[in-house]
Amino acid sequence: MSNELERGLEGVLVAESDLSYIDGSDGTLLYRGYHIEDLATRADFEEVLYLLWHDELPTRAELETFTEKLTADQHVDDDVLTAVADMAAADADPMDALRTAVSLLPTYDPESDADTDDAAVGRRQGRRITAKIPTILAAFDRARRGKEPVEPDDDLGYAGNFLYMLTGTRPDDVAEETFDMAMTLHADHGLNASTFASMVIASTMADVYSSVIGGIGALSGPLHGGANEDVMEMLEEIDEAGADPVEWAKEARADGRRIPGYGHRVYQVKDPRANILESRLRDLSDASGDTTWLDYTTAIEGYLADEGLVEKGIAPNVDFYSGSVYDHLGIPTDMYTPIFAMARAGGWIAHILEYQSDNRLIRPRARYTGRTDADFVPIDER
Ligand SMILES: CC(=O)SCCNC(=O)CCNC(=O)[C@H](O)C(C)(C)COP(=O)(O)OP(=O)(O)OC[C@H]1O[C@@H](n2cnc3c(N)ncnc32)[C@H](O)[C@@H]1OP(=O)(O)O
Ligand SMILES: O=C([O-])CC(=O)C(=O)O
Repeated sequence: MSNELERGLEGVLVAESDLSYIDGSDGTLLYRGYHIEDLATRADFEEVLYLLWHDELPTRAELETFTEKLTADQHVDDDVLTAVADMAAADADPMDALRTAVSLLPTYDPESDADTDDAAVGRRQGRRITAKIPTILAAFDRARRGKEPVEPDDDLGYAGNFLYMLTGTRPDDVAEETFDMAMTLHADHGLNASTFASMVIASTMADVYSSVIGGIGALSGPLHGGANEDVMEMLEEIDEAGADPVEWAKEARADGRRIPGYGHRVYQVKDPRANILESRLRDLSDASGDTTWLDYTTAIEGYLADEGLVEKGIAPNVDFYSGSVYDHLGIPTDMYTPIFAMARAGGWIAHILEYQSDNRLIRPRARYTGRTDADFVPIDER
């Protein structure tokens, strides 16, 4: 047994996985062997979900059956929607509301009593969760704007349906395709903190619901999925103050503050997903004539590169450009992390099922540094 302490489990191998391959030194990301650039631009998110949950990309017939089931599962029980509206009325944080709503789902799951080692049930429950998250999130955002939920439209795909349920209007092709691409880019990323959290829970043979709820909790933190909102808040702060983005970045560095959307445990170069999102942001900015966020982010990126941050392996991650893209689609800032969860649920579920297929309880240990000679003193004598 090794006595080496690896803080943050950096570099520690804890599992084998066929799901995503990352080369952090050259910025390569593959899902089951396919390049992220191909999947993002040439496959729909439903194909990517299928790829993650089965071993291969679907044929057209397989995709049709899969999509029909996913779409049918998008409907959410009225009791859950009522709870979602109550949370919106109480001004709940959207990630809290999502976590709580997913906790309610097993009550209405026809297979909630099934054995947790039945992989077919786990797969169906994973599909139900993934299908219902967009419906829950859209209903939550509408409720806080005093609007009724919009029923999912069976003719729209996963990404298009979310935008439709959020706004009540069918999205145009650019918005639908952009959001679909963003979903694919966020779907999986090896043993990131939220995926690992859900695997730890799954390793006790708890059900898929409990595992996904743990993933949502872990994703919410500012060091992980929460960073996309922090990036947008940074851009808004710069804009509202009429500040120069380079001066802002200079000051942040001088104060020793971390730049949100920068740095990554695995990548030492710019995240390949940030490159794809940057290029989409460029297209959206050109089309709308509003280049504000593009100008700010590229100015900050240029300054930090000149400062040698990238040479130190601290480069833009996926969160640096995603928020600006979502803002162009009219999505409120506090929904960015929840929609990350919506995409990442696909990856959590794939890892949960993969790990449980050859399960061993995850239980590391800590080096004990406490005292060993405490004399017990009765409470009234302390
Ligand atoms: C989807 C995702 O989860 S992607 C990550 C999203 N999170 C963020 O964007 C938040 C900002 N980034 C960070 O806090 C970190 O880069 C993390 C949490 C992502 C990775 O952290 P770790 O791998 O543990 O790196 P660690 O925190 O040890 O930092 C290593 C060094 O890089 C520096 N560093 C890391 N990130 C940043 C940053 N965003 N800005 C400035 N410096 C940074 C640290 O200060 C540290 O420097 P030091 O060695 O001189 O003290
Ligand atoms: O992999 C990580 O550590 C963070 C993550 O989830 C991602 O980059 O998508």
